[in-house]
Formats: sequence, C-alpha cells, structure tokens
Amino acid sequence: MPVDIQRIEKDQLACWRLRHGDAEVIVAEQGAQILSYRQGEATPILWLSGEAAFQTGQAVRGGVPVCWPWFGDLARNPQSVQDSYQGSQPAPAHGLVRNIDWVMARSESNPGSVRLLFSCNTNAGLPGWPHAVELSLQVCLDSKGLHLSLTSHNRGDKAVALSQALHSYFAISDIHQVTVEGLDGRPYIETLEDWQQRQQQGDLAFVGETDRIYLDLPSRLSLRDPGLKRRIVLETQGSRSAVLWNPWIAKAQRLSQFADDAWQRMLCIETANVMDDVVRLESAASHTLSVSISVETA
Ligand SMILES: O=P(O)(O)OC[C@H]1O[C@@H](O)[C@H](O)[C@@H](O)[C@@H]1O
Repeated sequence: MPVDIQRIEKDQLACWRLRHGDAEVIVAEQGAQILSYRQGEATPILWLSGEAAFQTGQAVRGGVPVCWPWFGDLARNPQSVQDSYQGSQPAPAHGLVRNIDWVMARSESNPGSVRLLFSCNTNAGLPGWPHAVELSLQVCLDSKGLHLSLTSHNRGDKAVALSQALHSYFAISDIHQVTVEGLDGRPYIETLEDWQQRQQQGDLAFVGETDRIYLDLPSRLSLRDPGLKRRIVLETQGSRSAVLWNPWIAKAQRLSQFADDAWQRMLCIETANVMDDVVRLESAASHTLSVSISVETA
C-alpha cells in the first residue's frame, strides 16, 4: 500500500497530509484539527465548509475540531468542570485548544498504516486553566479507516474534571434522507427545549434544528446515507456520550464560515465525554477518548 506524509500549507495554516492507498487525510497543526478525510474519488467522508477560513487564531468550520478541557458552554457543564476554569475572561465555547498551535511530535509510516502524534503544550496549564494535564492526539490512517485518540494525562498532584469532544462534521447527501443508527432507547438531553431529558425511539431522522446530547451510548453508531449508498460507522472507546448537531435554516445564517444552505449537506456526530460522562482525572491518571471512522456500502 503506498503511504506518504507531507507537510503542506493551507493559507495561514501549517498542515500535514497523510496518504494510505487512495485514502487521504489533512490535519492542521492549529488545534490538531482534521480538515479532510477522503477515500479515492468518492464524496469526502468529513464535511469542510466551502466558506472555511484557514487563519491563525480561528477554528476552521468543518473536519474534526478538538473541544477540550470543556465542551460547549462552560456554564452548562457539571460544576466540577466549571470549577477547573479560573479565568477572568468569559470562557470560550468548546474550551481552549481548538485555535492554538499543537506540535507534530512523532510520525510513523509503514505499509499497514500511517500515523502522526500531535501534542498540545499544556505543561504550565492554559490561560485561566492552571492544571498540568498533558494532551495529545494520535491520528492513524489505515485500510480500515481513520482512527483518532485524544489522551489526557494528569501530571499535577490534584484531580481535574474535564469534558471534551471530537467534534466530527460528516458530509452527507441530504439531511432529510439520512438516519443515525444505534441511538434507539437511549436517553438524551434536548438542549433546544430547556435541556429536558427524553428517550430516543428508533433511529434518528432529521426534521428541524437538532442539538442533542445522547447519553449511555453503545460503542458503535452509524450514519446511514441512502443518497450516497454508504454508511459511515463510528466505533468509540472511552466515551458513552455524543452530541448530534445540525443547525438547520435559521441558525445556519448566524454561523461563521457557513453558507446559508450548507446545513443540508452536513451532520455532526461528536464523540464526547459530557454531562454524567465527564472525565475525572486523578493525579497521574490518564484517559483516552477514541473514535474510528470507517465506511461501508449501504
Ligand atoms: O460555532 P461553534 O463554537 O463551532 O459551535 C458549533 C456547535 O457545536 C455543537 O457542538 C453545539 O452543540 C452547538 O450548540 C454549536 O452551535
């Protein structure tokens, strides 16, 4: 299998391109954000906004942003996660690492796989977040798919609570046609209706703005897309929660780097540790949140 790792630029962002056979992944050093994943000439697996800006200091709309050490609005997180932030500035949505530079610390390629390890310099903590938690993202591409592992290792002497997500944007044929399998019977929080807790009945189909936190999940979810005759499969480890998000019409118009009609062709399934699935990292402990993304014919 031909394999290859190359450093490239995308406007202001230093990136790495990984190739394995006909599969290709591009990762930006900023945020260790995956920007694209495709297999051959097929529709890309991850969605990247046509209006994406590749600029320093700004997360790119699409791919897989890393949300850490909290997910979403800090004020909606469990108290233990809120207590970890001591900054005087308002806490940014989705944490502190998606628009800072990470370092590509190690690369490895052999006929079976190609792999990069990114590390985020958190030794002295982050602004307003004074905890010595080492953070790395391993990106591995092989003939089965793309494998992402986000590891947090507490080097400090106190326990730290964190929430996090691999905020994956998937490319789809049409939001009205796709369904998400694996959620049946699971509890979820409907963030659009007062954060009420509900229970999913059957597969999830989309008829309007969706912003839900699913809890108590199995390790496999899939996104069935009859229009593209494919099923994107997510297999996770270290996670029992996921966020399902599509902004629909009105919110799409308010989002940065997002065309007014782009909501029809994207869906986020964000492998997470949120709500009662947050991570409490004891001193010297580590936790890895992983997702493997693969494609089956459907
Ligand atoms: O615009 P941002 O900060 O990238 O966030 C995008 C979306 O991220 C999702 O994870 C949230 O559930 C949404 O509520 C949010 O709008």
